[in-house]
Amino acid sequence: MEFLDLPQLLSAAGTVRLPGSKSISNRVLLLAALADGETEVRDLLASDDTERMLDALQALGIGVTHLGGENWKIVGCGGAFPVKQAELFLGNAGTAFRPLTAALALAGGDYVLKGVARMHERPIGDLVDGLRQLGADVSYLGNEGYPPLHLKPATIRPDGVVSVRGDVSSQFLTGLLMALPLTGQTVAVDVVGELISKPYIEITLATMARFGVVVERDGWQRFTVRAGSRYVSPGTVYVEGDASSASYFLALGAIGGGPVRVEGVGRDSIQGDVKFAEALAQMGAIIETGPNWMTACAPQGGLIAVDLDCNHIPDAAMTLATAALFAKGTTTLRNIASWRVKETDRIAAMATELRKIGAVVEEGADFIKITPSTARPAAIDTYDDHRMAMCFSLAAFATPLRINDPKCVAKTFPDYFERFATVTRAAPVIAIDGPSASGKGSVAARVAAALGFAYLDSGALYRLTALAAQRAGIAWDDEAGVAAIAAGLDVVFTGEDIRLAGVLVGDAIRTEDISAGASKVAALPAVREALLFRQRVFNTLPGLVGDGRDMGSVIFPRAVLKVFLTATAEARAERRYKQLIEKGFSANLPDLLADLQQRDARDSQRSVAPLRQEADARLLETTQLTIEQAVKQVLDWYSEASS
Ligand SMILES: Nc1ncnc2c1ncn2[C@@H]1O[C@H](COP(=O)(O)OP(=O)(O)O)[C@@H](O)[C@H]1O
Ligand SMILES: Nc1ccn([C@@H]2O[C@H](COP(=O)(O)OP(=O)(O)O)[C@@H](O)[C@H]2O)c(=O)n1
Repeated sequence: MEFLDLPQLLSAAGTVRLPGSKSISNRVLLLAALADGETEVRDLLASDDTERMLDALQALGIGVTHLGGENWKIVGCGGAFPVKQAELFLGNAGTAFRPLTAALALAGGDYVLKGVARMHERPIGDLVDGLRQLGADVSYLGNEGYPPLHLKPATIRPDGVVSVRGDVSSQFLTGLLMALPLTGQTVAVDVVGELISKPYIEITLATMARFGVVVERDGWQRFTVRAGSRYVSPGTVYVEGDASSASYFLALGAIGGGPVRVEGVGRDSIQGDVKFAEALAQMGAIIETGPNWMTACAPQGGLIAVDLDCNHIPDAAMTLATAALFAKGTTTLRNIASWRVKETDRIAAMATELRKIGAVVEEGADFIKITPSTARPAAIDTYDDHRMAMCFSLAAFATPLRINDPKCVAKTFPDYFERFATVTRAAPVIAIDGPSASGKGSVAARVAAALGFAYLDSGALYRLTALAAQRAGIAWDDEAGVAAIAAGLDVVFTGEDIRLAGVLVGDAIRTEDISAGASKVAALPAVREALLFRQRVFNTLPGLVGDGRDMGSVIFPRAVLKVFLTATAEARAERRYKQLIEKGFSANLPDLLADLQQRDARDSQRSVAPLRQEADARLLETTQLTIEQAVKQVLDWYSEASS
């Protein structure tokens, strides 16, 4: 599985131009397709969900032209799709599946609508019931109440009143409303039960109005579309930035100092999720808004917990769940039952993953309560849910972490993590790589002490792996066996002490035998992979100095400073000799030199993470330098690099 390792974050500031709103994009595409005339759609979101919609429209015979960038031309069909028979695959795109179901059920053709397995677990019965009341012929191809669906031509009953449940997903009402002009009749929709996610209905009504259909409404209870309503292209439509996507960046500003500014949505937005900014303000964040921008800064003294009804911001509220990790007290998010029928059961997923990083979480049918506690690194599963991945990026302010399957963000925000990187600053790393006995450990430990940073002796992990394998009777060339040992290393570093399974092993891992073993197991790709995350979790505040062979190239490629520390083989052998004698070990200089040259060769020639000076690493040749001089040089370079 692919993953992305995030270091602990230090701060956030900057500006992000948001991608187009998913909700608006797919509504605009469908209405442009149903309208009379051509529509130029600008700033359309480029994502999986919109691709599914564009593909479906093309399959239905709609003229779809990419004009370059985020701009598209849609040639409307005036309410009659040219293709009367089709099988459509809509992935996990709820914003494509529901409205297309409604429109196609009333379109007089023969259509099959399918999605991914999760889509077939997301209820659609209430929408189908509503369509059947109009006379539509809709049948379930799998489980009753769920996709896939078969839609057949049917006679639509005139002048009806349709009842639809409003308390499961507002997308059913949205789908019905957008399709009603296709009946040519006056139809009223009565909402049964308390309508959830009302702001999404506002988006629907505003988008329909943009295409010339005004829905009469009686509060949130009854909506009427009059006979003769027809969609007409408004010419050019600009899609607003995505307000749900804005939530991550505003939260970054609120947690990481700020100011973080988002552009593309603001005070004048038609999206309900802009109200997320108010929720964040209740947590203490300093929010400013303009017509199409917003900024967030962290309050002095930090965020405070809130107890909030989130019905009006169901998607953006997920962002509050991870922001709660940084708020004093217990945050309660209520009235979020719809989370359970989204891309995944988001209440359960959120609770499970928050607990992994140490939070105390209580979940109920329609609420979640989060109390922060000491954070610990973990690998976060994302459940093929873009919002899980984006929400948990915030948790990196508490701890380094791994996001599994980060590309699931493509559903709504394909370059989320690139943008995230441009507005966040991570805990700094100084990477010191070089051959054996060049002085990496001595220099790295002193630099770390001078800066108050943590120190990672990555070689010790390979030495510990070699020792643990030897003790377990596993040969050093048994890749799978040694990798399993590496993955399960029970090691605790406390100051200078290193304990393996509770036993002090500081000296045991420094013997020449284990040195040779370390360099052998280090050549095995599966072993390096198993030790990757274990090293990256050292990337915490206030900073880290790591020494080894691949600190700058593989483990911490974004290190603020990369140093390649070396000395002649003779000087290094002599240093090692003195070191061993001082420790009371016996040693022989020619043997040491030969050993060291052999190890240099093995480390440099291996296929994975070979020992070499990377293009972006500074060379520090120490044959003629004292340790103090080498330390001073690294500190000077660091202050230069970080200023
Ligand atoms: N610039 C230097 N001049 C002289 N001796 C050094 C220098 N750097 C390190 N040493 C000594 O060399 C030995 C090996 O250094 P160490 O830090 O363990 O190297 P590495 O981590 O690269 O294997 C230690 O005894 C250390 O005190
Ligand atoms: N980042 C690292 C660190 C060590 N190693 C391997 O682990 C062995 C022991 O590392 P070390 O840093 O303790 O070795 P010395 O430089 O102290 O001799 C090296 O010979 C390398 O083969 C590695 O491959 N990658």
